[in-house]
Amino acid sequence: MHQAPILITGAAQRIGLYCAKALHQLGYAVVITYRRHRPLIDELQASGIDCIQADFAHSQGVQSFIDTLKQRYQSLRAIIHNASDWHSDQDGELAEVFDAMMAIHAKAPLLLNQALAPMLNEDKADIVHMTDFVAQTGSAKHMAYAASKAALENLTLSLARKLAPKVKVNAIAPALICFNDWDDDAYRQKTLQKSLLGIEPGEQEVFNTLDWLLCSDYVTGRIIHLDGGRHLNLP
Ligand SMILES: NC(=O)C1=CN([C@@H]2O[C@H](COP(=O)(O)OP(=O)(O)OC[C@H]3O[C@@H](n4cnc5c(N)ncnc54)[C@H](OP(=O)(O)O)[C@@H]3O)[C@@H](O)[C@H]2O)C=CC1
Ligand SMILES: Nc1nc2c(c(=O)[nH]1)N=C([C@H](O)[C@@H](O)CO)CN2
Repeated sequence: MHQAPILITGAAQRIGLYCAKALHQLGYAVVITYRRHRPLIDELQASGIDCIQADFAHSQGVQSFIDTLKQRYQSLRAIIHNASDWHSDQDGELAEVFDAMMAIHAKAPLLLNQALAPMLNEDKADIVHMTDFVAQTGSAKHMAYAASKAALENLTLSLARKLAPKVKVNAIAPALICFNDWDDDAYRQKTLQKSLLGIEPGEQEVFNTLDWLLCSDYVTGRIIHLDGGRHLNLP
């Protein structure tokens, strides 16, 4: 009898990859999606983490992934919506940036949840949305991104109501977790100063919260903020 896997979208790097490996290490069956193939994918597949190529930018790509997943599995333990593109409003025509942000952060999670929720038929079942601190505050330079993460936060509330008591639905809303390689020192210093704790916590911070949510019997419809007290670091 195959163990129902945990699905993590966009988990071929950084936070998603850390969580996929850590959950697999704990003994969970894990399925990840990746958009761009790299040698790591072959290593992950060989280690027992099932890797499925998927681009969620358009509905056809979402449906293609759903069809592939349903051919391979009958049930799921959890769905972690991690896949994300972090575009500023200047990264092209604003209308196109808006459509792209809403597609990956709101429309794809909604369509995936609608299609895959019936597979969440284990005693414990979870959906976790990766949102963002700026969903609550807005962002002058990432308006479309922030709005799309706010939409995902609202979907968390709706799905928690719709899928209870079978499925818990929660969100993790990080501020800085891990910098990107291209972030320069000036950006890093400015960003670190935005929180009270002033650190770059790293991917483990998200995994600890994810593990806690998966083990919980009584948390649903909640947005768990991981932000070093940034909400109190007022001018
Ligand atoms: N890192 C941080 O400090 C913070 C992260 N977050 C959130 O946490 C989550 C993880 O962050 P992080 O690890 O930095 O994420 P990344 O920016 O590293 O992106 C994760 C993955 O998303 C995949 N992806 C992007 N667009 C698509 C698409 N159209 N279809 C399918 N997959 C796609 C990429 O796949 P590929 O590489 O294969 O193209 C990428 O590997 C995200 O939701 C992010 O918004 C929130 C606040 C802070
Ligand atoms: N998909 C992504 N979303 C976000 C990222 C990222 O690297 N990929 N990074 C951030 C920043 O860390 C921000 O929280 C602090 O500058 C936000 N979202």
